[in-house]
Amino acid sequence: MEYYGTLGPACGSVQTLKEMLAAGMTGVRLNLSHGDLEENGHWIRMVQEAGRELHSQVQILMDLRGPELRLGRFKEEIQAEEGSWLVLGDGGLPVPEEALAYVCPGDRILIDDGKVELEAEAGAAPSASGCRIMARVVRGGLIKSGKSLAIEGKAVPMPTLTESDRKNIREAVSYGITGVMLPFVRNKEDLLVLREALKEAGAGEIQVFAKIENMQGVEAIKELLPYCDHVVIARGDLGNAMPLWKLPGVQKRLARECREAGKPFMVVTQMLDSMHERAVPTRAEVLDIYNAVLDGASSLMLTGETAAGSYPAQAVEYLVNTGEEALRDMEEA
Ligand SMILES: Nc1ncnc2c1ncn2[C@@H]1O[C@H](COP(=O)(O)OP(=O)(O)O)[C@@H](O)[C@H]1O
Ligand SMILES: C=C(OP(=O)(O)O)C(=O)O
Repeated sequence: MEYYGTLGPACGSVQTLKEMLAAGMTGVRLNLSHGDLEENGHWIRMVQEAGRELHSQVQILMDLRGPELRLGRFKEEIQAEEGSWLVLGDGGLPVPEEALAYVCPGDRILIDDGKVELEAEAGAAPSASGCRIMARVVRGGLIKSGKSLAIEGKAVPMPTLTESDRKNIREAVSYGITGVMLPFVRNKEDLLVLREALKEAGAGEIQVFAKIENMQGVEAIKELLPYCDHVVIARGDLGNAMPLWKLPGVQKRLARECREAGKPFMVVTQMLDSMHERAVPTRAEVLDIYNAVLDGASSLMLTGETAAGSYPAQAVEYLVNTGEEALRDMEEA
C-alpha cells in the first residue's frame, strides 16, 4: 500500500517531511499547477534529503496541468459575497479565454472544487465579445489564485499537455520523478500523447497515473485501463461533474472496473479535510479511508491537508494507521 502526501508550504521543511515519512508516508505528489519543476525543485531536494536520513525510498509524483481549467495568477485574494457581481476575463478574475468562449447565459461556474459558485449573466453571448463576461455570485467564499475552475456540464476542448507540461516532462528524470499524473484524462489518445512525450524525454520508465476527474473519463474507463499504470479517482474535480450524492456510486463503479481489470487505483481528495484546521479527524473521514482500502485501493493520497493544513504529520498518521488497520482486518476476515 502506498500513502502519499501533497507537497506545499505547510510541509516545506526537512523536519516536517521526516515526521511524515516516519508516520508511514511512502511518497509525495508535487502539484505543478502551482509552479513548475524548476520553481519547486527545492521541495523535491528536501524530500530526498528526508528520505536519505530515514533510509526510506520515497516515490515522487508530478501532477501535470494537462487539460485542466484553472484561474490564472493574481495577488490579492477576493472575498466573493453572495448576490454580488464579478467580472470574468479582461480586467477581472483571470479566467482562461478558452473557457470564457464556452460560457453561455445561465451557466454555473464552479471555483475551487465548487466552494464558490457563480452564474453567468443572462445575455452573455458564448464568445462574450472575446474575453469579458459578468457573473453573479450564487455561493460566496474566498477566491484564491490558481484554483480549479469548471463550467458545470461542459467539456472545454483543451490540448492534452501544456508547454510547461512538456518542459517538466523533459526535466523529470533529472529530478528523480517516479510517476506522472495526467489530470482530466478523456480518452486513450490523451494517455498515448503523454507516453510519447515521456518516451521522447527518455523517461519511458516513469509510471503513468490517469486522473479521472469528469464524466468523459468515467465513461471512458474501460478504454483507458490498458494505457495507464494506475488510475486516480480524483474526487475533488469529479465531484464538480455531478450532484455530490452521485459521487459515492461513481467512485465504487470506478473501483470495481479497476479491480476487475487488475489495475491499481488511488483514492484522493478530502480524505481528512477537517484536518486542515483540527488535529483529530471526523469519524466519517476515517471510515472513508477504511472503505477505500476495503474497495481495493492500492494507494491513498492527501492533498490540501499536507500542502496547506496545520497538521500535515498528524494527517499522515491517521491516513496510514487507518489504512493499515483496514488491511489487517481484511486479512483476518
Ligand atoms: N507547489 C505549490 N506551491 C504553492 N502552494 C501549493 C503548491 N501545491 C499546493 N499548494 C497549496 O496547497 C493547496 C492544496 O493543494 P492541492 O490540493 O494540490 O491544490 P488544488 O486544491 O489547487 O488542486 C493549493 O490550493 C495551494 O494553495
Ligand atoms: C486531486 C485532485 O486534483 P487537483 O488537486 O489537481 O485539483 C482532485 O481533483 O481530486
